[in-house]
Amino acid sequence: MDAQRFPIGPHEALLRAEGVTLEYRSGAASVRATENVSFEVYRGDRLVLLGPSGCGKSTLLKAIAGFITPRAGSLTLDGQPIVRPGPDRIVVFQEFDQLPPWKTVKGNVMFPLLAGGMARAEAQARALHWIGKVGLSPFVDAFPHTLSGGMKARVAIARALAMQPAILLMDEPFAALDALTRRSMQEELQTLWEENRFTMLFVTHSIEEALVVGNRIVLLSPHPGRVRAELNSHQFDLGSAGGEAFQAAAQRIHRLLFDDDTVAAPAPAALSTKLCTSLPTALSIPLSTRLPTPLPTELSTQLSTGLHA
Ligand SMILES: Nc1ncnc2c1ncn2[C@@H]1O[C@H](COP(=O)(O)OP(=O)(O)OP(=O)(O)O)[C@@H](O)[C@H]1O
Repeated sequence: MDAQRFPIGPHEALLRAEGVTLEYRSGAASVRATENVSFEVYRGDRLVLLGPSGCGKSTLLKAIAGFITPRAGSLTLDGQPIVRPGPDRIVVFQEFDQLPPWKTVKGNVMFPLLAGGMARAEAQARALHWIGKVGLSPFVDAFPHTLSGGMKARVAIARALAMQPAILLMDEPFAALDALTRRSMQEELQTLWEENRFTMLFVTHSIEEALVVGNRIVLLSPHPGRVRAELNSHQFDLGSAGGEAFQAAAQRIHRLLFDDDTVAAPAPAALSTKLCTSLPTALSIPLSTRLPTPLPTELSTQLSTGLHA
């Protein structure tokens, strides 16, 4: 395998969540975090789980990472049930204090590689490669407390990508950063993905971030999280943020997430005409609708037209 680039395999789901219900139990009490959640992540995807606070996004990520067993349903990676944590699924959190403070940037990135049994010389070369990719070559010997929040985020991303996981799991990784740094991190992540085409599952409650970071978005309802819709968003990036189409898409997603009337009512006339006349019935946007993924180009174009409506 090419050590520096993530392979894009055949066009099949890498990660599959089917009817996943997740609960926390404490004695007789239980909290249902998600209910009957299904989605797929394809190789090279940038799938975003988007939903309000408490809808179970982080819990889903923990289950995919192998820390929580579903109460119902199944999670598979490459066709194999997920039963425990593994180096094929690496999580990047927003708390960058996850970087051991006594290790330098290089030490932090090398640490899991060495722990996994990689020879020191290879681990060092791999670490330096990814540290360079995130623009931190001048800081290889710096300690975390001397780095800004954005730089710590870059170290965490370098450390995760150096592991070459099958899927990178990102739990609101930029949420603690100021707006400008967050924007530049989104841009850098986009560039890294363009160069390396890794597979990513990204959790956020920011609609704008979801549109910028993802090529597809799974919308989750408020607690307990259920899939409300799946949207294709590959046409948006930071360049389109703030534009008319972007704003219209953001408003539409907001309505899909929060407006109960939208759930009950048919989609707006213009949208439903466009979608229902030109797309299969399953693509009309009244909720709980799941779009086939990834969308054929023809359909995604029409969906984006619908989103803009
Ligand atoms: N360790 C826990 N024990 C019991 N309940 C929990 C635990 N962790 C989370 N929950 C509950 O599970 C539900 C989903 O929480 P989760 O953190 O997954 O949501 P989230 O969508 O990631 O929220 P946020 O965007 O605020 O991080 C919430 O109702 C939360 O209170």
